Amino acid sequence: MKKLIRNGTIVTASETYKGDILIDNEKIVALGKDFKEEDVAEVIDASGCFIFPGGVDPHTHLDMPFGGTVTRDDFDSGTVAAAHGGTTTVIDFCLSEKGKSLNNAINTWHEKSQDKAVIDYSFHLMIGEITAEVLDELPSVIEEEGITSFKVFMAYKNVFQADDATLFHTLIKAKELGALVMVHAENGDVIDYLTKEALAKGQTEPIHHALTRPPAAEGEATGRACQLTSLADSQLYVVHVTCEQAVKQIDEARKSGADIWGETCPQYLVLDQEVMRQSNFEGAKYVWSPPLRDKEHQEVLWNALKIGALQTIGSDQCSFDFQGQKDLGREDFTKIPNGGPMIEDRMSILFSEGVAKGRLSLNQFVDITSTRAAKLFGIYPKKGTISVGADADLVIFDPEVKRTISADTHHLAVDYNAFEGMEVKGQPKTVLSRGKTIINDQIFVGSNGDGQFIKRAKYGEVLQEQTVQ
Ligand SMILES: NC(=O)NCCC(=O)O
Ligand SMILES: [Zn+2]
Ligand SMILES: [Zn+2]
Repeated sequence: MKKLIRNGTIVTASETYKGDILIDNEKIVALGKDFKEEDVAEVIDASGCFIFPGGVDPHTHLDMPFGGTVTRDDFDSGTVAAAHGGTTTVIDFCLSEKGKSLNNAINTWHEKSQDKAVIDYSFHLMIGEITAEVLDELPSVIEEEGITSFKVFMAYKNVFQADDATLFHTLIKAKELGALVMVHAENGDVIDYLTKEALAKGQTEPIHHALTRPPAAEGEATGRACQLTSLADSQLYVVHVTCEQAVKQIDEARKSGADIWGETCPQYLVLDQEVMRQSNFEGAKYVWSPPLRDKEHQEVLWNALKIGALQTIGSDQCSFDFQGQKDLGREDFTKIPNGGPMIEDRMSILFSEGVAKGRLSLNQFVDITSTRAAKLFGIYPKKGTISVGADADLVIFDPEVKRTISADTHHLAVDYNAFEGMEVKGQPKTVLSRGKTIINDQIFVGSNGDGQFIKRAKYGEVLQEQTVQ
């Protein structure tokens, strides 16, 4: 069945132009003008709107057990909310367990996602230890499962934290096999020390989560991960970068020729640590790791996106209800489940605060929210661009609509929104996933199970040309 999107302004990471998009079933089959309407079953009018490639969110935690509970949003509500926000692909973190096979973890994640996801998805695989069994399994993870990125945590001592030997060995194997290593870069041992010290002094409120995870602990771990990457002659992607200290380490390593990439998240661009001091335990809504920073780091992050020192924006979606889940840490901030709900507002915030306020160009917006992640994680040009042969994952975005973000109107299951009350300009109006309309005039019309698992290309098989200015 053919569809035609007419009268929109098509925006990719490299071009902005008026044009029409012809879709046949799941694919874009032509771009241009003057297509005959009688040949198509449906015409969508995009007058006054931008047409972006569907967003690629490279950092989500859906249906993830963590902190003694499980994230409130799963592959159903999480992907529905993502679609409303203009994201048509998510790459979720598949957690492995020490002593259990990697295959077991991957199967668990397939079970969580396959009948629920409304948009396409893939997984990164967590590596917590390197054993003979893990080494045995890694080639098939890449070749058969198409999972070509590994995640190593340098924090969460006694939970997910891996030691430097594990990180180094993972970097070496990744280079050999064609995978990209991702790190959560905070010094978990230092944080453990500072946390125990705070609790011993009776400092139990949410703000102490931030105060015991200082920027220097992120800067140190980021620098260490960069050095180990250079030593292994490997490739690295640093997730959720929050502060000047970490940006500096990534920037310097890149300038010295290292193959290193950095992601930040919307929350670090627009919220600061002060919100964690709110009374009545409200600060717990903002407990995630790394923590929110002082305001001055925000402009550093915006500038890093602008000049290409950071290249992507992930949501780090990892939601826990305020009532009943964040509550677990009322008496002790270390028991507050870490994470927040960001999947739906990732692109709106970047457009409104980035493009509409003149910090980023339209093409940079597309590169940062979609194209770059598609390239780094081996799904480009199927995803991440508007070109003939690409999947028809498209966002018809009205740049003039103004709305106020609220838990009353969001599409997540979680009971609060971290950006509550924030005014944003611009909103996805209609969203297509592989040619099928899943959001129609802001109404969800997709179906659970329509999202497909994507096997990804190896790292290095997709050309990584320079960032967009
Ligand atoms: N970010 C966070 O607090 N929760 C999700 C897990 C992680 O990314 O560290
Ligand atoms: Zn993390
Ligand atoms: Zn995360």
